[in-house]
Amino acid sequence: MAMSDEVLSLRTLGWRWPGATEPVFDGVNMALKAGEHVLLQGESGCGKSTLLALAAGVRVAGPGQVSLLGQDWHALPSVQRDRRRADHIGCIFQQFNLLPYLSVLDNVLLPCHFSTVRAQRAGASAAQRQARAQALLEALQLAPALWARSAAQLSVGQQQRVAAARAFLGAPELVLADEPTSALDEARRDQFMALLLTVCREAGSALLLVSHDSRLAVHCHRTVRWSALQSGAVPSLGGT
Ligand SMILES: Nc1ncnc2c1ncn2[C@@H]1O[C@H](COP(=O)(O)OP(=O)(O)OP(=O)(O)O)[C@@H](O)[C@H]1O
Repeated sequence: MAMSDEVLSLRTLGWRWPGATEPVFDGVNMALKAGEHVLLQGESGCGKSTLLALAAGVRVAGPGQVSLLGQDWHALPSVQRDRRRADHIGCIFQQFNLLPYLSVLDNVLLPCHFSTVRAQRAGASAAQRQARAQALLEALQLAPALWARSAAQLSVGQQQRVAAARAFLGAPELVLADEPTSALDEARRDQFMALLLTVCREAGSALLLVSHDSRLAVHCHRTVRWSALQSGAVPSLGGT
């Protein structure tokens, strides 16, 4: 894989919590190509959310290297990390992190307030950006009657759709998703994943999806099991 194709690269990455005697993980090697959809599957507590925080540059201490679009997070001061994350990464986390007092539409538009890169990609004018946000909500099948409601008034499944629309607004190169279907039953899980992957393909984003649920594998290009991460034999992702 050419370096220029890599959106995310983890090299000999490790993490140990302060005060802990053992690392959560060590020697992790992994890479994501542009537009790739990858499921990282592992049991609860193995370290998936911690790895996502390192991938996003939210945590930067520890051995190894994490590069986003060829730039090592470790080399950047915190303000630049925040800007780079806003420009290039969309996040769908378990708690969705919606602002409860903002409307659905304003929640989706948040990336445009934090990143001029995302704003420009979403549309040249405020009206175009709003139309793009609405198109994403429609694609994720969130009814227009809900768009003016505050996020706090939505069901969990509806909040998931808002979080997904927000993650893909402005077509970030990488979207990180942490157990995005954990609150859904089987039918809703598959429907949500199908919609998620549709907007992901349209945005051209690479997707790193972490979950304990191996049934999500059918929705992704490749699955990597947590146990394969530290083998040292997979400088790029080896499908399992
Ligand atoms: N803030 C923290 N301080 C100390 N240890 C932590 C902290 N957060 C998580 N851990 C520990 O780090 C390990 C990995 O946690 P992490 O949340 O990354 O796992 P996970 O695979 O995402 O789990 P789950 O699938 O249940 O969300 C666990 O043993 C957890 O107890």
